[in-house]
Amino acid sequence: MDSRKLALLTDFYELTMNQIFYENQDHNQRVVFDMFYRKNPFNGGYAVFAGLQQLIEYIKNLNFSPEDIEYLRNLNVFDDKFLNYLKDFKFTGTIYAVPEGTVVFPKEPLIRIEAPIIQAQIIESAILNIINHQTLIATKAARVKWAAKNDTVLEFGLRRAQGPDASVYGARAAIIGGCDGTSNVLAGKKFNIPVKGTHAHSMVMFYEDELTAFRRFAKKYPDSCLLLVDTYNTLKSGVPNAIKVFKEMRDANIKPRLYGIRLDSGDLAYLSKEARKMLDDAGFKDAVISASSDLDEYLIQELKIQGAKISVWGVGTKQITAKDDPALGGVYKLVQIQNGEKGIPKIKLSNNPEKITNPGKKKVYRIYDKKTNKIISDFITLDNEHLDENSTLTLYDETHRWKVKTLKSGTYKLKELLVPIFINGECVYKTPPVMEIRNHCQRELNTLWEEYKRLTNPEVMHVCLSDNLYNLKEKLIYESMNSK
Ligand SMILES: Nc1ncnc2c1ncn2[C@@H]1O[C@H](COP(=O)(O)OP(=O)(O)OP(=O)(O)O)[C@@H](O)[C@H]1O
Ligand SMILES: O=P(O)(O)OC[C@H]1O[C@H](OP(=O)(O)OP(=O)(O)O)[C@H](O)[C@@H]1O
Ligand SMILES: O=C(O)c1cccnc1
Repeated sequence: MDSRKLALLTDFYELTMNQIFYENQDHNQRVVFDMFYRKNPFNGGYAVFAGLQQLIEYIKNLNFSPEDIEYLRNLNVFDDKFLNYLKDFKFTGTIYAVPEGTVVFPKEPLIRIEAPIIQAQIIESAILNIINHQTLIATKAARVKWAAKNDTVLEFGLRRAQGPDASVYGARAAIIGGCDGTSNVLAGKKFNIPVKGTHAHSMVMFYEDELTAFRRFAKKYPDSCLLLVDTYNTLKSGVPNAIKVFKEMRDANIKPRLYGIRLDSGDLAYLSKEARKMLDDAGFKDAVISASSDLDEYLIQELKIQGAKISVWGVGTKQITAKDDPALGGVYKLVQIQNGEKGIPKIKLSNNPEKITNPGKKKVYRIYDKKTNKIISDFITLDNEHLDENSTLTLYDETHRWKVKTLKSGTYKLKELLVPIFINGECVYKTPPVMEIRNHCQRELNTLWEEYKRLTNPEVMHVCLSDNLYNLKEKLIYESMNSK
């Protein structure tokens, strides 16, 4: 449990708005917000939702310390009444969210918050910070693992992540997305995830020669012995010296569990093929060839096409920083104001139709083909609607209403995506261990056809609106355009 106090991890405007809500006695007005994103990262066909556990910890610890209050007082913006109110602040609302590791798509609510406006507003910035980061890295890792197929992928990004938090939570997200282990020891301890590694060039350079360094490493770590062979000359000294050490181990009857080499520069396809031949000829057919050096999903796919003989991939900078698409654009939008039992749905208009929000308190159904267990579509309804697998379901494309798909009863299965996390301030959700979330993610990815997972121009998953939601949206757009 992370007990960091992050109450001030909020944008200043959340507090200035909240002071107004408080002063006008509006602060207890219940509202509903949705968190969602509009475009899949990396031009991909999906995202992997991650970060919920850190969001839960943030909400549980959400209170202002006396020092926080003093700091705010010294800004000379907040009055005593509001600051006194903040002293006893805690979250009493209800949150529904998608479980971590779930495959998700643009525009569907991933988190639904129902709370007094003052609470719902203050948590916006932290929710987006936490979820945008981890969801982005988990998605990147899922793509990398997809490209690597059945190979092992190790997360090596610590030294290039944007600071300690991004490295630790990034490693967590990378494991959720499919990485098999991380070099980040703090992440290993915090989340009980496998820590793995080889050795650096410095060790080879430190000893009088490469062979001595390899011998020392092999002697100490015979169970996991990947020797870095590119410090001087990969094929002329690195691989021959590694083979020499493996022969010495064989002669001494030492049977390593995992042994082999790591390539870290040069033409990884060519070098891996040559090294494979040399290892095989020396009788080390089960020696592993691992590689690192600016890898990402595209290069791994490319190296496989080139016939590279690599089965363990160390992936650092490009994954931990999501280098080709460094921010997920998740947003947090007000969708309803409660008026007693009745909800007043709210919509945000925009000249850009993509940015018009889906109004009202909603839920999301995932529709699976009963035979294949693959996702057919996601379906957003108003909260008071109920779908039934035993009736015919008609799916309309939101922008092209003529694109219709009819699902006969009995041919599809339904699952609600949003599950309760907090009910009236009480946490009702127990996060599974990270390795279980990773398994869940693998099962989730299996519910997607390959067409949605390919790296370029993937199929677009349909996220449909129920008729009631569609009609409400049209009505509100029409009313807003005519009144403002
Ligand atoms: N067969 C290949 N096909 C495509 N790209 C490759 C192949 N082999 C290596 N690369 C990539 O080419 C780039 C250059 O590799 P190279 O090892 O020559 O330089 P480097 O990594 O900067 O070297 P160093 O780590 O010693 O500084 C790296 O991004 C590497 O991942
Ligand atoms: O390339 P990445 O995907 O970020 O993987 C991590 C890199 O970190 C290490 O070397 P470092 O980058 O410190 O030095 P090097 O580039 O000289 O090998 C390692 O040898 C990898 O090359
Ligand atoms: O263990 C490794 O091989 C490793 C760890 C961090 C970065 N590069 C490589």
